[in-house]
Amino acid sequence: MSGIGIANLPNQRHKIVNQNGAHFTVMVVGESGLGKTTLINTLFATEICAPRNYLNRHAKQMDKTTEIEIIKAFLEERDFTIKLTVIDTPGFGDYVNNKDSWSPIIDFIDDQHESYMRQEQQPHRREKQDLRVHACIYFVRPTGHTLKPLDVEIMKQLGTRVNLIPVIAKADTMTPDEIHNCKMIIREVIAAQGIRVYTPPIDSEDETAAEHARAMQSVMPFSIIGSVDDVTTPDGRVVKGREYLWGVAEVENDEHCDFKKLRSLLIRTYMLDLISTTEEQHYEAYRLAQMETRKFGEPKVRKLDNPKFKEEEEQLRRRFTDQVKVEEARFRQWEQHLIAERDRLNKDLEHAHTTIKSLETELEQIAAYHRQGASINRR
Ligand SMILES: Nc1nc2c(ncn2[C@@H]2O[C@H](COP(=O)(O)OP(=O)(O)OP(=O)(O)O)[C@@H](O)[C@H]2O)c(=O)[nH]1
Repeated sequence: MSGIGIANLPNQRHKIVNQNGAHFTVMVVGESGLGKTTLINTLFATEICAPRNYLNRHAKQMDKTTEIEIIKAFLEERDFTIKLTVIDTPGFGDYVNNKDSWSPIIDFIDDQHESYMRQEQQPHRREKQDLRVHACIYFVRPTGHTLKPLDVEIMKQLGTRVNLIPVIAKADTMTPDEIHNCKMIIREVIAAQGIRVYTPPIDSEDETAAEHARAMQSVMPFSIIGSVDDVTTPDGRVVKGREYLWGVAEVENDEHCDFKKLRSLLIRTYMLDLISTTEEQHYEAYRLAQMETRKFGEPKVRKLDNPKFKEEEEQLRRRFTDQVKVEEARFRQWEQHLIAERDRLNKDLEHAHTTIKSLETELEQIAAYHRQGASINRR
């Protein structure tokens, strides 16, 4: 039999993806100022075709990203075209309540699964809008220290929902040894905390592919340098990179960072795997979880109806009532104190009044006495 069978699965997937005009969606997440937008621009500048009729821009503005932004482009690779969507998310880490700054990102991912599931339940489902995130690049600050609790928390949440790909941002700010140590530390934390990250599958049938997958796994988390600037190296090559007094940090140089490997993983070697694992694992997990908690076609539990939020709301209400009671008691005490003070002052006033009165009487008596004395003298 030709054309059917497990061995042809990758080719078949390739065909299905091609015929359906595949969508591939990448999301960038991480603390503010780590170079998420720059990485998107670098990917666009080094590989991705300029958008055709798409509404969106080629190069993103470098201002601080304050809301989730969706950038679209076409990616042409040999005989197939991919509609690429990149989702830039606001950096978090500079808010008082950091939880609020990243929950919209999680909600966005869930909402895309939800929207796709709802469309699948419709009678007409040929033209589905699909923004399910196939790869989520998570930026880690290049400190060389262990991951922050906030990173761990977010990565845990992301790892159960999407193919999570951690990267070390701004690799040009570290020496090769520091990068190596940083990778070891991150790998240890990921393992110890049970964070689910994407790992390229090892193909047992194809040794070259397996070797490639192992090589990819061994460099993860990828170290990244982002830049859209053309700079000249000391040996006269013009490259995308960042210029320093000591030389040039090159984006596409494997000795300097893993940008090329990341790009290859995303838009060459493992794109189909990222798409199919999203469909088969993450979307399926979402669908199953939702099917277990509600009837077919029933809308998603709104946040406010969600028992967890109800409980939070109830707690908040109780805290508010307690606070009001405390304030009221404080006010009553203060009122009592004021009344006592007023009474005391009134008494003082009365006392002063009586003293004045008696002094006045005394004065009048003295005056009368003097007048009497004067009239006797005149006589
Ligand atoms: N040294 C170095 N600087 C970088 C790199 N990538 C970006 N930057 C610089 O870091 C600053 C912030 O970059 P952005 O791309 O705006 O960062 P962001 O993560 O999108 O920031 P938010 O939108 O606030 O979340 C800019 O000045 C960039 O030029 C890098 O690889 N190395």
